[in-house]
Amino acid sequence: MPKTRELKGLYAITQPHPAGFNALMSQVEAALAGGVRVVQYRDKQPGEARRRSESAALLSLCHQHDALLIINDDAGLARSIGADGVHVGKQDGDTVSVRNRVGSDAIIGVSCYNRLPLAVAAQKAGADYVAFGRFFPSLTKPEAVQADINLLTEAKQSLQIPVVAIGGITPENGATLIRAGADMLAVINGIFGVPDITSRCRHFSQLFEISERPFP
Ligand SMILES: Cc1ncc(COP(=O)(O)OP(=O)(O)O)c(N)n1
Ligand SMILES: Cc1ncsc1CCOP(=O)(O)O
Ligand SMILES: [Mg+2]
Repeated sequence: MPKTRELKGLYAITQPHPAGFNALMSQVEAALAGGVRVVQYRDKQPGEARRRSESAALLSLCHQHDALLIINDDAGLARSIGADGVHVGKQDGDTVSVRNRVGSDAIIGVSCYNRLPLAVAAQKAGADYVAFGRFFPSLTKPEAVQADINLLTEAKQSLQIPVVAIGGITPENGATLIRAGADMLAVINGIFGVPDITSRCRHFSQLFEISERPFP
């Protein structure tokens, strides 16, 4: 099955764990047990060899759970470990160059902030999904530009590729984003900042099941 067919559901984005990488692996395992479908390795700290070994370990863990691993920012790292894909923003290179680096099978996700024209261009250039947000105040990236929820509905009407929502998402506000058109919810603090990660992810995952039920 093409990897892009799997781009739906809960998308967990990692952050470095203060207790070290083993603690992060345990957190990701708990998230996968709760139904996470896609994991993104997001680590902006220096250390090429460390980032390579950590992302390779996460790739193996994700595949044990039939989930995908996407690498943030770094197409070279994604390619070198054979990750499922890469996520790029406005500072991480244009989509065509990234495609040339990662090859035709890899997933490319592109940040489009609050701008639909960026998403239309990204789709045309070969992106496999686009991301909008932040939609709510974010503890992880408070400076991120704010997007209006209606943008998700407009995006679903204009695009053929999946649409991801990001920024301050919780189980309480996530359903609104899915109803507006989000195919995936990308979450950092709402997953990795809580004590019971598996329960939290189950709660998030149920939002997608509810939205798929036919209207009674
Ligand atoms: C799924 C997803 N959406 C958006 C982002 C943000 O990407 P970017 O704008 O490049 O910012 P950084 O994450 O690199 O700080 C993302 N990483 N993932
Ligand atoms: C990377 C990024 N880009 C826009 S908001 C954000 C952070 C999302 O993290 P959180 O789910 O903790 O708000
Ligand atoms: Mg980036």
